[in-house]
Amino acid sequence: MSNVKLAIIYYSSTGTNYQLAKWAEEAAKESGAEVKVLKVEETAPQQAIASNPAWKEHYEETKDVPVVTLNDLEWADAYIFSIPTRYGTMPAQMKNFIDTTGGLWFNGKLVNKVVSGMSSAQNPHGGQEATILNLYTTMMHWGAIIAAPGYSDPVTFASGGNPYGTSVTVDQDGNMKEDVKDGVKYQAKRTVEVAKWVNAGKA
Ligand SMILES: Cc1cc2nc3c(=O)[nH]c(=O)nc-3n(C[C@H](O)[C@H](O)[C@H](O)COP(=O)(O)O)c2cc1C
Repeated sequence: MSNVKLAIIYYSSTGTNYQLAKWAEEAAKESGAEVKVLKVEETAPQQAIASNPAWKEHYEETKDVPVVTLNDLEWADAYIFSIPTRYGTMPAQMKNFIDTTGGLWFNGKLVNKVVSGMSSAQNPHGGQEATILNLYTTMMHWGAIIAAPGYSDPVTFASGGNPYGTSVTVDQDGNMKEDVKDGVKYQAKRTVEVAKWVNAGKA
């Protein structure tokens, strides 16, 4: 049977969710998946990006990361999304991409994709859980299969404790306040594992 194909799709202004995506990539590759790390298109005006040095720096550093396309969604068996909170919900950049998936949805192409979400915020209760739940609402409309980490492994307790998906708090300088690398890696491996089961079932 062919390897699980995983698309890790993220949005990040200042690098946190890019780092989460990279850790997920590392773990998924360890699990034998074929992995693409893909960003959603930046839609903010250049003036806004330039007004925040950390945003500008991250924008320049990740210029070569491919922008996700609808073909990537069709290609992958599973998706991991990583997004910062924006007032308790996903950034407009991610929503903008999701709102281009109507054709795939209409043709049943998103059914049974295995999905999982991660998030970050500046406050410990700043909207991480709500952001992931908002994402999962869309995933339910797709008919996707949500592979949340839950408390299926003790690593969740040591990585922020969010059973919906790994999430982290960042300080004013953009540094992560909790060590969530192991939680991210576990979540990615679990997503790949569930996708393997689904692929085997389909076969
Ligand atoms: C428009 C906007 C709204 C935000 N809303 C919240 C919020 O409601 N709660 C919170 O804790 N952080 C909030 N933040 C902080 C971001 O979530 C934080 O900068 C982000 O998680 C860092 O991730 P990144 O480095 O991947 O961009 C907001 C940031 C922006 C720019």
